[in-house]
Formats: sequence, C-alpha cells, structure tokens
Amino acid sequence: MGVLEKIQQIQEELARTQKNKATEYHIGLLKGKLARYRQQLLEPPPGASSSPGTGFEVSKSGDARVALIGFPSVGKSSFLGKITSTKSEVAQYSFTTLTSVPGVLQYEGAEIQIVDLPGIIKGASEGKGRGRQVVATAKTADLILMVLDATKGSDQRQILERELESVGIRLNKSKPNISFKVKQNGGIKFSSTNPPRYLNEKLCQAILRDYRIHNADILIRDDSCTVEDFIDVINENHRHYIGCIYVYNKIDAVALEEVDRIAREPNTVVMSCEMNLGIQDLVEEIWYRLHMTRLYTKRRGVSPNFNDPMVVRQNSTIEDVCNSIHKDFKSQFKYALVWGSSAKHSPQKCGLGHKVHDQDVVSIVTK
Ligand SMILES: Nc1nc2c(ncn2[C@@H]2O[C@H](COP(=O)(O)OP(=O)(O)OP(=O)(O)O)[C@@H](O)[C@H]2O)c(=O)[nH]1
Ligand SMILES: [K+]
Ligand SMILES: [Mg+2]
Repeated sequence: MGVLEKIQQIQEELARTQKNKATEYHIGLLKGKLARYRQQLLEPPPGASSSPGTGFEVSKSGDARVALIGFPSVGKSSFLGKITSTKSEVAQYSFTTLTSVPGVLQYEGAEIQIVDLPGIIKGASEGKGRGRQVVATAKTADLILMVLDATKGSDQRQILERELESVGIRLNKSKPNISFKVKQNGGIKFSSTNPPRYLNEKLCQAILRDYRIHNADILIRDDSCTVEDFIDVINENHRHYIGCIYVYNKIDAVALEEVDRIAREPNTVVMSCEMNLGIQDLVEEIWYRLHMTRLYTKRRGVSPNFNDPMVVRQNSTIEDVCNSIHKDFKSQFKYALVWGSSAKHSPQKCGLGHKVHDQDVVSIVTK
C-alpha cells in the first residue's frame, strides 16, 4: 500500500471513530501515524533536489520576508503594487501570477521583502497547481499574509489553514512547552511540572514506539499540551511557527456591517486595494508583527543619526549587530557601549552576548 492510501485509510478511521475517554488513546496513536506518513510524503525522494522548483525560489533579501498566500484573484498582486514599486500583473482571471514575484517595502528604516505568489487551491499541499512551491516559500517567511476575498464565504480561510497546517506550518502559535530529548539508552522517561490534562505516559510511549524511538526524556511543562503538540515536538525539525495576518480585501464590495464583523476577528485586517482603504494600517500591522529592532549607531564624539536606524531582528545580540555590519567585523570587536532600555546604566559596557532592544543607541569600540 502506498503512503497516500495509508493516509487516506487513517483519515477515514479517524472520521468514523467517536471521540471519548475510551478511544482517546487509539485516536492519539492514529494522529501520530498520520503525521509520520504526511512527513514521508513531503520529503523529496532520495536523490531529488529539495528546492521548490527551478526558477521559483527567490533569494531572501532585506531585513525580513513576508509571503502573500491566498486563493486566485483575491488581490495579492494588487496589494504588492500598492506597497512596493514592483509591478506584478493584475487581472480578472485566476492564476495571473505564475511564479514568485518579490518586491521591497521600505518602512521605518527597514527593507521588508514582500513575496507575491501564485494563487493556491484546495489540495495545494499535495501538489495541486503550483501549491507545493507556494507552501515551500511560505515556510521561509517571517510573516504570512493570508489574503482573503471579503465577498467570499468563511470556508476559504479554513481550507488555506488546513493546507498550511498539513505541511507543518503553525500559524500564530508558539512552540509547545515540552522538552524532548532523544537518548541512546535509558528508556522513555516521562515527567511533568503539573499533571497534563490531555496526555499521559502510556499514550506518549505508544506514539514514540510507532516512530521507532525507544529512549527519550520528555518533560511536559504546560498541563494544557495536547497530543497534537506532542506530535509536533517529535517532528520539530519539520515544524515552522510563523505569525499570520488574515487580510480581507475587496471590502468595497460588501456591506458595512459585514466589514465591521470581519474586522473584529483576531489577527485580522480589512482593506480595499481598489479604493485605497486600510493599506497604511496593514503596513503598520506588518511592521508591528515582525518585531523588528531599530538601533541607532553612534561613533565616538558624534551624535547618532536618528533618521537612519539600523534594523535587526527581535532578540538580536551585539554579535548579530556586528555580523550584519560586516561578516568579519566581529574579529575587530573590543566592547560595545549601549544606551537605552536594554542597558542597566547609560551607557553600559557590553560584550557580544548582550541583547539589544528596539531604539537602543549602540557604539562599537574596535581593537
Ligand atoms: N472590488 C475590488 N476588486 C479588487 C480589489 N483588489 C483587487 N481587485 C480585483 O481583483 C482581480 C484580481 O486581482 P489580482 O491582484 O490579480 O489578484 P491575485 O490574487 O494576484 O490573483 P492571481 O495572481 O491570479 O492568484 C483584479 O481584477 C483586481 O482589479 C479590491 O479591493 N476591490
Ligand atoms: K488574478
Ligand atoms: Mg497575482
């Protein structure tokens, strides 16, 4: 039996199994198997290249990457044209965009790469249309904009969420609070800080056995962890925890009450590319969700230029700052002086490991 048939068989069994205390264990095991087979399906056959397809991959550039994901003709290319100087063809017909088209959004001193992508359809993760390539690009993004058509039903969002979910992308979710270490020997050691409500040792052991893992230390640090969370932790190399903004476009074509209802949903922004509504708010939301850190660099005896920040990722250290100046800069590093909220006193003399905060002033002293 092929992997696809096995997946289908498990899905059918899951659908007909009633959820209750007695079947909990069985369902957990099935979910573990399903994740294992899905992973097999996604892994390219030995010898094949792992790239998402020739001519498709765009190289990462700038300080962060945002991917536009959505069904055909929801207005992804229209949005790219609004916020960058890149022109990606816009038309009424579906599948106008056939490859990835990168543009650059300049904002608050940052260069944010915005990648316009072909529309995806149900079954994308299994290879329908350009789906495989699109979801592979989505995995590399720092933020996903799920572009939706406000005139269409709410199931579009669910279908897309499932497609991304099935390739290991977890939207607006943080890594489960479980420590998991595979060992050479010693068997399975299961412990928890508080008794987990949805997991138990027997179930975790059975799932691990199915993965041929016989020695591991498991510590459940959060009592609300589910079996899905545990399976994600076993497969952590194939999981991507990415922020997502749900963007409803074409609000010019729906009633005001409907717009108001949609706009109140969590992580949601409404806009109209055609009427130029909500575009700037969305740009601000993108900036906010990327959690970029702006630093003002200062040379000795000269005040920093507050109009030209240097932009680094959230939780960056002085070492990251050095690396983004020049790849060999670190070798000349002596110490850094830091003013701002990350500094205990102003200025604080810091080493490479110091974590900087947004709007800090940094002066690097070289040898
Ligand atoms: N009413 C309305 N139409 C819009 C809006 N934004 C885009 N459109 C129209 O929607 C159609 C599709 O726009 P595109 O930008 O090509 O959509 P896309 O998502 O890039 O489409 P594909 O590349 O085919 O997946 C075009 O006819 C646009 O003019 C909007 O805010 N309101
Ligand atoms: K289109
Ligand atoms: Mg397009």
